[in-house]
Amino acid sequence: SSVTIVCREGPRRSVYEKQLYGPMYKVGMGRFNSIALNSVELLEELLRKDEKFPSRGDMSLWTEYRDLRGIGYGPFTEEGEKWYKLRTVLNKRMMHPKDSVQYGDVVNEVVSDLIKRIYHLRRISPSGDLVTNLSNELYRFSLEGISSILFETRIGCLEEEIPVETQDFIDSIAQMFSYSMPVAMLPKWSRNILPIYRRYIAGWEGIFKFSGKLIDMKMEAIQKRVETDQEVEGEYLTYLLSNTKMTNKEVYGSVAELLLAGVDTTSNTMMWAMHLLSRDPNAQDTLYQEVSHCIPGDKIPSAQDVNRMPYLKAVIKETLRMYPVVPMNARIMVENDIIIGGHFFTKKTSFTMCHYAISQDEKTFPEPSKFKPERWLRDGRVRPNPFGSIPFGFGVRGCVGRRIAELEMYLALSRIIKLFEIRPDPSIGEVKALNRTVLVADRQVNLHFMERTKQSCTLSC
Ligand code: HEM
Repeated sequence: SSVTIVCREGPRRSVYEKQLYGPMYKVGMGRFNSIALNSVELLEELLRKDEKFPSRGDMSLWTEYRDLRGIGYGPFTEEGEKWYKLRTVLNKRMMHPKDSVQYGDVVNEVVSDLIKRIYHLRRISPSGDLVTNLSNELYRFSLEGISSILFETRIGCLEEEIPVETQDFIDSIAQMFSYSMPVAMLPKWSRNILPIYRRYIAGWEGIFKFSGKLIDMKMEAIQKRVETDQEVEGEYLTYLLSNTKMTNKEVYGSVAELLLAGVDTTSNTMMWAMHLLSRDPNAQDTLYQEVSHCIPGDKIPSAQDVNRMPYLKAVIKETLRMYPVVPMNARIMVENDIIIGGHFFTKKTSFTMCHYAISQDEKTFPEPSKFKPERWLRDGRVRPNPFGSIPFGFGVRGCVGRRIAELEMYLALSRIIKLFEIRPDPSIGEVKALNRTVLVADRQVNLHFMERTKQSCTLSC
């Protein structure tokens, strides 16, 4: 058979695997076995056969803690009919492009703080224009952005001194993620002996303590307004708490998962976009021209303005093609046996989708290692196969935060490019991608932010 057994590692590995084994092969790590699908055709075939309630597979690592504490499941951990009902509620005010418009002002406030912070960091750098460890700064930006939407309150990630409770929360997220891998690998009997499991659980405790407190505060505020017959208005959390039948327990579960999914993904994509732009002055200038043409003077771009900036959108699309921040994803057929690529697979078979390798395929994307945002412009050219790059996943189980993530990235990037010309820091050498569930840089990325002199745009306005 064409099915071969191999082990998996970093993102480029899947490119070599395809050369060695073809587009379909078996991958394995311990008791986790899966069928890797590594061509756009097989990917499309699988996703077109998505079940009514698609599943990515075993989430027991996350559900165990929720069961232990009686916390509800969120969009990541819930399955089947219950998951579907939950998504129906969560999708509202999130999934439609026009939904994201209502978060424009909230996001812009956070972008303003990011820009202040960039000015501050440049000022204190030896050259007067360098921002070091960009990923860390963008992490703070993304956490502040998603928190301000979900909790409807600012948590101070972009302040010079991060508030103690917020810092504990940031540390708890890091702790939960860093201990989740060893916890998944080690046998259950070791949990009482080794400190690893305790630390993993402590991470979750910190996450839910912080988010629970903010949710409770919002609940109290809503209650007060209801008691005094005042209208209850707000953004996402108010909607969940007051316009849906969700219990507080369910809201705790969902908000924490939305938050965890929305931080590293958005921040790393922004980091890769800025890294790519810094190395491509022509693309950066095209973007600058577009932004200055659409956003004259000191005007702050709004969510609606973004629709007049196709190149900005293309920059993010191309970034996510070259660095799909979720480089691999999975599906498990829960209900039925399935035939893929002419092979028969029984139900419960796990499939790994090799997005990174697929979006580097030169048949779909000529010159795949070149940063070419123009491939995505709708100016009459033939558009690539839509399954060639699907960074937000597919179908009903696709990313719920896509519109918010895009809004955050568009609003931040357009303003940054308008103010600064970004240039690489040659001293860091060649930046490579590492697969840590999300694609991260293999080193600290620094960039020079050269303040632009006020000049008129050369585009015919
Ligand atoms: C650049 C940013 C982002 C990228 C590339 C991204 C990508 C993805 C991908 C590939 C999936 C899996 C989809 C599938 O299996 O078909 C996913 C799921 C998910 N994402 Fe995102 N994401 C991003 C930002 C966000 C944000 C900001 C949020 C929160 C508001 C979020 C919340 C979620 C949730 C909750 C799921 C699970 C959905 C479910 O299982 O029903 N993501 N995302």
